[in-house]
Amino acid sequence: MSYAFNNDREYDIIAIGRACIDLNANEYNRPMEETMTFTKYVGGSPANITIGSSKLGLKTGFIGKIPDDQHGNFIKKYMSEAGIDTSNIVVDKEGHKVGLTFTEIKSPEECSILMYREEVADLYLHPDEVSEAYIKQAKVLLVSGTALAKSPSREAVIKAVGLARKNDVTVVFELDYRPYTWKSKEETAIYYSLIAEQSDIVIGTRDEYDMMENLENGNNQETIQNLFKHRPELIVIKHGVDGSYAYEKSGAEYRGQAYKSKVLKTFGAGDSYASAFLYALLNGKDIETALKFGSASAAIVVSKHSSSDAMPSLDEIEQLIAVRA
Ligand SMILES: Nc1ncnc2c1ncn2[C@@H]1O[C@H](COP(=O)(O)OP(=O)(O)OP(=O)(O)O)[C@@H](O)[C@H]1O
Ligand SMILES: O=C(O)C[C@@H](O)[C@H](O)C(=O)CO
Repeated sequence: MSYAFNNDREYDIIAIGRACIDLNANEYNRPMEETMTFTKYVGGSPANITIGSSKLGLKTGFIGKIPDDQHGNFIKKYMSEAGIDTSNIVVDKEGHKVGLTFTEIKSPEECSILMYREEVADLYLHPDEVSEAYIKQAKVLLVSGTALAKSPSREAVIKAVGLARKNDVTVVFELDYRPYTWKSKEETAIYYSLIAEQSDIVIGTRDEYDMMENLENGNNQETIQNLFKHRPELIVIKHGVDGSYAYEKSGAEYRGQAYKSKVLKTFGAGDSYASAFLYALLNGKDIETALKFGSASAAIVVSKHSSSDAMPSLDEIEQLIAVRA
């Protein structure tokens, strides 16, 4: 089955959350301590997803806060050149800095990220910087879980979700758990549940749903049983290389296989997956096809150096699906 959106809207997706900087190790198969050079990219999960969707041809916008410095200028320019509307990206005037993510590629299977997230501008987005006039122009409001980690960004997101609901904008919640800034697992579970229960579509890894449920080794059937008591109509649960599952409230279930790829690093998989999955849904494709789009896009990005610049074109995704069918 395909998913219905409010089609009389200017933007396909407006995302809210962080636009930051990734510094990706140039030297492969080395620990961070021995990594001497890095390449700079725009990063931050919701920014990456928006860049990916825009590259696939969706009309996108972004709500967020960037620092008033060269890094902020770089992010805004890159996103604008990627075709994203940046009119609702606010420039911080209180001296907050950009979020930095250093990546470590010890081996294709053993990658990690090191994030500097203290006093970052994105977490200082204020509720009064979130505009109803903007949100109501979207088919989809894409919410990143990390933006709930701290006030005032937390309240800005809660306001945005309320405005989306009021204006019949589909709310997509990407759990996007990062263990930085959150004070406790309890706190994460409270805010994740609050937003997940009000969202139409929820996307996350099995581990991220465990964070939401504040348990270990949770299972998909219990997760969907609980969430379907609330607003969600579609729940996507990702299991890394073991693929992903989509569940509809009607009871339908679908499995998406991961495509084998020449893996350079594993990060970026989730963001590329979300951008292509949403592209497919917004273009009226059925859920099985959307899962293939997500998996194909992820397989391409894990074979490349960045998480944003490496987002694939529609042709690349369709070719990979055709070859592996
Ligand atoms: N090594 C891999 N090779 C090919 N495809 C992969 C690989 N890892 C993940 N994928 C694809 O990407 C999807 C999302 O991966 P995963 O569950 O690791 O997301 P994530 O943890 O959100 O990613 P990220 O590391 O970017 O935060 C999977 O469902 C799968 O289709
Ligand atoms: O999400 C982040 O803030 C960092 C990303 O940009 C990074 O590339 C990554 O981890 C993607 O999964």
